[in-house]
Amino acid sequence: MIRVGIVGGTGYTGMELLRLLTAHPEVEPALITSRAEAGTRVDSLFPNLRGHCDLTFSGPDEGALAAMDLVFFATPHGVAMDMVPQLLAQGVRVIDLGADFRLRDSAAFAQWYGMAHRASDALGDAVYGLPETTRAHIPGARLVANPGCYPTAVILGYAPLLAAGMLDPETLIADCKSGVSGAGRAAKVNLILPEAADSLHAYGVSGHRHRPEIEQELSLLAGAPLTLQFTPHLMPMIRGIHATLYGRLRSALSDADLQAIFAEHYGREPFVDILPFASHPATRSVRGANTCRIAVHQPRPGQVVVLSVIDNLVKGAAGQAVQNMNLLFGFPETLGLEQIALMP
Ligand SMILES: NC(=O)C1=CN([C@@H]2O[C@H](COP(=O)(O)OP(=O)(O)OC[C@H]3O[C@@H](n4cnc5c(N)ncnc54)[C@H](OP(=O)(O)O)[C@@H]3O)[C@@H](O)[C@H]2O)C=CC1
Ligand SMILES: CC(=O)N[C@@H](CCC(=O)OP(=O)(O)O)C(=O)O
Repeated sequence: MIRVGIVGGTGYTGMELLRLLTAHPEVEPALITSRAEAGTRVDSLFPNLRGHCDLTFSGPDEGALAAMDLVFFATPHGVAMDMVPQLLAQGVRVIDLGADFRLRDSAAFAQWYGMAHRASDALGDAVYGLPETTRAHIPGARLVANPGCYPTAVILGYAPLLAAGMLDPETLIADCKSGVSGAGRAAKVNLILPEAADSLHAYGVSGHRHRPEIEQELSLLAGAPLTLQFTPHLMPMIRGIHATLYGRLRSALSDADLQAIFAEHYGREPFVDILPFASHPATRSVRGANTCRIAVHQPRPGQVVVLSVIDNLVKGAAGQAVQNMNLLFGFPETLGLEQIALMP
């Protein structure tokens, strides 16, 4: 049994993490923080946890966090970097669901996040925690950078063809849609019901902070630097990411061979489901599950379209963090993550 703490327990990813950890047989959620709700019982804010969780929110006290085996940060970027070096020095392992340790280059972090990196020495300790691409490095890590939600859907969709050297790296376009929970629980005018419920818009077309993260990881897979166009959209739904990924093949492949590349690449992966060729996965088929469902299309010879769907709060955040925790502590990778998606 390990004792874990969550910093940022009132946000959407923090509460999803607590829901998953409460049911995990090897974990005791021992500490959950909120500055605004310190002193409030967790189950009075989240009644779904009544009867399952006796915790009360407390302030993010570093001494109390240092007594944990593992601390998750489910906080906005810029928070974890001020506490992580101290925790690591005291032997606590850390999984950051935010973006502080995802970009390996502190100058790139400063450029995309608009703040200097205040713990750049710890960047060398960080392992990018997308198990399907970086699994070998995770068990020995002290600090795991949990990927962003869009990067999870995009990288998993492109990985098989890039790793096989089959895609022209200059032809990649990721057209993505996210539910509004992707923007967090804090009140924002553009997320209230009348603004978000009956509308659809793109954002960040000229540059979104997930683009350098995606490019960093895809370049590693391809073995050479690459760039892509990344266009996110806000969808009038609560959970889910749908990524439509375009690219051109370097050389001809039959539909069957294309499908076989995906099926073989992910054949043993418990959380990636390759659908029959030319399927159309829906976000609701993964809602509440730590699953990425992928379908491949070839509308014209050489033109590939990959469809990749995840739940942004599960495989895109909290579920992936539990998967990383399982790898860090030597638990079976699927432990506590057996949930089947909720439909409708
Ligand atoms: N929503 C999503 O789909 C995804 C989010 N992420 C990332 O995960 C992180 C959390 O996201 P999300 O749950 O949506 O965010 P929310 O805005 O919903 O929640 C943020 C949480 O952090 C706490 N917090 C804020 N500032 C501080 C601070 N300075 N010190 C300590 N705690 C603080 C808040 O509580 P309080 O202010 O009371 O302390 C709150 O509990 C972000 O970095 C986000 O980008 C990653 C993947 C997907
Ligand atoms: C719908 C929406 O607003 N989504 C967020 C991404 C959420 C996320 O994963 O952001 P982090 O990189 O900070 O973890 C956005 O586009 O900024």
